[in-house]
Amino acid sequence: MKFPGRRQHRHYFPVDNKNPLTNQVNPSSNATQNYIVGIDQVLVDIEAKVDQAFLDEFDLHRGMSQVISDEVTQRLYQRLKDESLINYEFAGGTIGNTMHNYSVLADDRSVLLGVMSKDIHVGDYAYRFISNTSSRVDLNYLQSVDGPIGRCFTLIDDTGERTFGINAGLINRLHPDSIDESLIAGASALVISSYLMRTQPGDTMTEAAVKAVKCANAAGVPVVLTLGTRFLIEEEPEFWRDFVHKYVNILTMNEEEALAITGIEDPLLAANKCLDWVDMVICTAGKDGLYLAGYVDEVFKRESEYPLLSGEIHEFNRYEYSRPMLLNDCKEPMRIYTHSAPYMGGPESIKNTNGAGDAALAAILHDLSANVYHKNTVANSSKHEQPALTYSSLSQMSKYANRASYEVLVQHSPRLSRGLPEREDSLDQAYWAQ
Ligand SMILES: Nc1ncnc2c1ncn2[C@@H]1O[C@H](COP(=O)(O)OP(=O)(O)OP(=O)(O)O)[C@@H](O)[C@H]1O
Ligand SMILES: Nc1nc2c(ncn2[C@@H]2O[C@H](CO)[C@@H](O)[C@H]2O)c(=O)[nH]1
Repeated sequence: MKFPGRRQHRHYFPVDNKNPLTNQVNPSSNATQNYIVGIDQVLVDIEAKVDQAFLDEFDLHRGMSQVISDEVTQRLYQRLKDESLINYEFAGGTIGNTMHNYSVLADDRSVLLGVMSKDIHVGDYAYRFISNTSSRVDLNYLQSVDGPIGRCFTLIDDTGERTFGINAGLINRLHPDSIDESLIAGASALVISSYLMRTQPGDTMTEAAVKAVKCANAAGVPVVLTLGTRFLIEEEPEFWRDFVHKYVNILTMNEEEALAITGIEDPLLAANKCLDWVDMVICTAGKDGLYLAGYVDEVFKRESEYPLLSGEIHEFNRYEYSRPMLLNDCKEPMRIYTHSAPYMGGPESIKNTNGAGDAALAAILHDLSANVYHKNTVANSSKHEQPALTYSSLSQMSKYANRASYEVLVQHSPRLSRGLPEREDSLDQAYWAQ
């Protein structure tokens, strides 16, 4: 995928060319670096293949992310060890994965906020988290705590469904004082998940997250919320609808979470409903690919050259070539939608779907930050006559997001180990041109 930012060797425009008079790289290019910030519960994933009887034995509900006690954790871990069921132990956390994947795709800085153990020993979980995270993810703002980070037992059954058991450690002790307001205010986006609201008495994570969100809202920094797991939303759909309406600009979810928050089964209609509350919606739908929905001002709409599709909304992709905007920036807002099937129809064999949604979000964040980068660097470009949220059209982004998800499906870990291949940098490649 090819657009401005650090990732490209060849740019659309020569922002890093030397000034012929001074023989120096344009100094403003250093001053305009941008970053995104994510808040997460710092977790290491412990992945194992198990069957339903195993889940029943530990009273784990299939497909759910649930918090487990220290006692259950100990028994569970011992069983996995005794039977050599563990495939890998690797850094995880839904936003941790997203920040890592963003930094890999964009080859650029993201900042992760959360906690980290004060004492770290080679080989322990804290060590593993740090060593499995891209060096482009800035961990300097993590708050140190006197105790362990969390563990996420990622239990995969024969159908590929994953069930999470969370041993929380001190992951929810991020304190509001550890939220640096100027860091948030200077970001291109703030990314959070609904998991941050699943806390115990004495935890401060929710307060810290809400402080960051309010700060981002006040500074005009887009707030991106990923819904995490449907069960959390089903418990309090009204609370989540209010929260999303009040604070969130970009909502990310899969079709199950979309059903939980809207009560609507069809992902396109559910995404449309969410536009009543937010500016842009990303709804992944497993083997059915991905839907994006947003707003554009009538004067900036662009008609698709692809065949028009009709689902529950007639010819819904008609304006999918438009770049999405904040509703408030539209004089005459109109709703735009797109759908993309999985890249290459999906891989022949899926190793693991864990984190496929996180990767899709990382790709869209890359596009969003590329827009900020371009605006900072070439402010008077005609491209920015439209105050758009992203660099690319809805249609283009959905393809990029699916492409990034594909990469996660063909590997075990939810974290990308490298950027997408150079040869795909051309937008003329068959897939992108379809
Ligand atoms: N069975 C599949 N076949 C082909 N592509 C798939 C399949 N499952 C997922 N994908 C791809 O991955 C993307 C995201 O998948 P999915 O909807 O499962 O995300 P998710 O449930 O949010 O995942 P997670 O919460 O683990 O990050 C889809 O948009 C699609 O491109
Ligand atoms: N932050 C956070 N991440 C989770 C939770 N449950 C599962 N995940 C992560 O979700 C990722 C896949 O989307 C995995 O890598 C898990 O680590 C949770 O309760 N909180």
